Amino acid sequence: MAVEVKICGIRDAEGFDAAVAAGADLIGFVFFPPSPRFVEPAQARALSARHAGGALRVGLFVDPADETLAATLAECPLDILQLHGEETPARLAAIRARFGMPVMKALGVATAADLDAVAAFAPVADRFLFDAKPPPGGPLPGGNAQPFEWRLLAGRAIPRPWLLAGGLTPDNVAEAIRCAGAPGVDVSSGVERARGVKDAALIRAFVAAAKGAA
Ligand SMILES: O=C(O)c1ccccc1N[C@@H]1O[C@H](COP(=O)(O)O)[C@@H](O)[C@H]1O
Repeated sequence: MAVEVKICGIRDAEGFDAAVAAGADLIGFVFFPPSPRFVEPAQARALSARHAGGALRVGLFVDPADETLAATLAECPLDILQLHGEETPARLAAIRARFGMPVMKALGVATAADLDAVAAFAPVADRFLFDAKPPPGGPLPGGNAQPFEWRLLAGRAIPRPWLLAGGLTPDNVAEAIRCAGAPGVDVSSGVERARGVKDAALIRAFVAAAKGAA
């Protein structure tokens, strides 16, 4: 089956059009104000309208309040909520119940023990995303261009669709997919020419490398 590809942190038409044209399956909008990739919900809605149905729209949040989710969704329709903070399984269950939407839980991975959390989240998560743990004291809980040991995921039975993330680039994504046995990948920094600025050529190269990985 073809590898799913998510391009995260899209903020402008160049990046959005390049991701859709390249065949990205999911487009990520970062609704976390401290991120250099933060996008206003109205701008995300305007971008999505460029290619209706072209890719699934993922909204990235970090420990969001219900009011933030409600206000964002009122402004910008989304297909999946990505939760990239310290949300608990109970919080995921509450968000799913209130908003009736699929939820993708991001888990930080440094050692095999970090994957134990999958069991607790599986009943309430529709998807998983595995990212490197953020550097201590860093400003962002993700999007840090930081890889982790991909082989920790090799041969693991993850009971939901999942994406591998963290420091992926057009040059390493095929190897990462093979090492982890990943059914999907997610990238932000690796397709940027400057922090927060997506590069169409890098997006095309990343999607081609990921889709071509065997
Ligand atoms: O991208 C961000 O700014 C971000 C902010 C807060 C939480 C998560 C964020 N990004 C996610 O992290 C992965 C990995 O990023 P990278 O490729 O290593 O830069 C990214 O794909 C987003 O899902």
